[in-house]
Formats: sequence, structure tokens, C-alpha cells
Amino acid sequence: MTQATQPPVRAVLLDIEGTTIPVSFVHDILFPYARKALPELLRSHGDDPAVQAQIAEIARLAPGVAPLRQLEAWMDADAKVAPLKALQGMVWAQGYADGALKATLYPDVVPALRCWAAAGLALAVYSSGSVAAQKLIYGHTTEGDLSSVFVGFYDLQMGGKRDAESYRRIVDDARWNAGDVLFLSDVVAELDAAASAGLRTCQIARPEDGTRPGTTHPVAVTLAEVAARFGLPHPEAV
Ligand SMILES: CSCCC(=O)C(=O)COP(=O)(O)O
Ligand SMILES: [Mg+2]
Repeated sequence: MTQATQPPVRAVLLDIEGTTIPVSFVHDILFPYARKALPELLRSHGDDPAVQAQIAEIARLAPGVAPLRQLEAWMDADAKVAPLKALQGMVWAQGYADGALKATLYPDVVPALRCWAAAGLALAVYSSGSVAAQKLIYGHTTEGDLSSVFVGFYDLQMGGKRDAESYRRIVDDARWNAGDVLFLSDVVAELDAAASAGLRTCQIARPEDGTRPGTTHPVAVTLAEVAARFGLPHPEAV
């Protein structure tokens, strides 16, 4: 089916890093902040049940390895592992609360998200960052609190982003039809998985991040271009 003969997009599922928020913000600001703050979190909040639950999960995944050592290994590898992502979210909460962290989105993102939500599209997030971290990042942007534009937030509890089953779970949870959903990501393997689950896909290839456009999914450099390609309300037209 060509775009013209496909049913209208009713929902947009969005990755964060490299899609709505620069890779540089995540890697140069968020990750170093967490790397510095995690040892203190483990030391001073090690008896907090929420922290203990993540330490138990680290022990399950990496038996016999000291939790901090394992977290550092995962951070070195940029591993998308749920206990690391949960603990990073906990330390970022403090950074957002005291103003040390504020998210800068790509300039085309806020107009598009506001326009699409106002037009009745259902918007949801799917990121390796924990749901708590997602709500923090969109709740503390340089353009204010954007979290209310989203009807859903999904993380690794749904499964890995390169696994088609994760997208089926999200679509079921949101009570969407897969063919009505457009998934946006910079990572081709994630788009492949979403397409296998029947979602429509578009790669966001941000030149400033050096994203290499693939050849197997439609490609756009901004969300305004996504709007034009998929017949969504255009942020500059409202
Ligand atoms: C929720 S903001 C931090 C994002 C993060 O921790 C990460 O690993 C990026 O993952 P994504 O799935 O958004 O590429
Ligand atoms: Mg990404």
C-alpha cells in the first residue's frame, strides 16, 4: 500500500534519544550525572525498598558481582537493562528537582507534539529509560512541562525495543490497532521490530546526531517532515 491508500495514522509512538531529544543531552549530561550520583544513592538509600528491589534484580542478572561494579559495566556498554534504567531515573529525579537538569528537545519537537495532541492523535513514549525517567524528562524541558501531551509511557517492562513482541504488548495495552500506529525512532533495529508487529514506521535521522539513514523505512529529519509524509496535522499550518 502507498501512503495515500493507507488508513490514517491515529497514534504515534515515540522513542526519546535521537528522536525527540538529542543524543548529546542523554550521553553528555544525563548519563554522566547518573554515573556520578549512583554510588551515593546506593550508599545512602541502600535500605530504601525501591533501591533494594533493583539491587536484587542486579544480583539475579549478575550473580556474585558487586552492584556498583555491575552498574558501571552496564553504563560503559550503554546497556539497556531495567535495573540500571530504574536507578538512573531515581538519581535524575533529584537533578530535575534542584534545577541541575533541564531537557532540551530538538526545536521541531514541541510544536509537532502540541499540534498532534491538539488534533486528537494519541501520543505515547517508548524508551529504554524508565517510565519515571520519561515523565521527568518531559516534565522538565526548557519549554515547560510537556508530559500532558502523552496518553501513555512504556519502558523495558514491555520488553526490549528490538523485540517485535514488545510492540504487540504496547498496542494491546493501549487498545490500539497496530496498523493505525506510527512508530518513530532513530534506530533501524527498533523500526524493524515495530514493523514486524504491524506498526507503521519512520526513521528520524537527525543530521546533528550523525544518524545514518537506513534504506528499509521511510526517513525524515524532523517531525514536521513526518507530518508531511504521513498526512498528519502540520505544526506550521496551525
Ligand atoms: C528517559 S530519558 C533517558 C533515556 C535513556 O536512559 C536511554 O537509554 C535512551 O533510550 P531510548 O530508548 O530513548 O533510545
Ligand atoms: Mg533512540
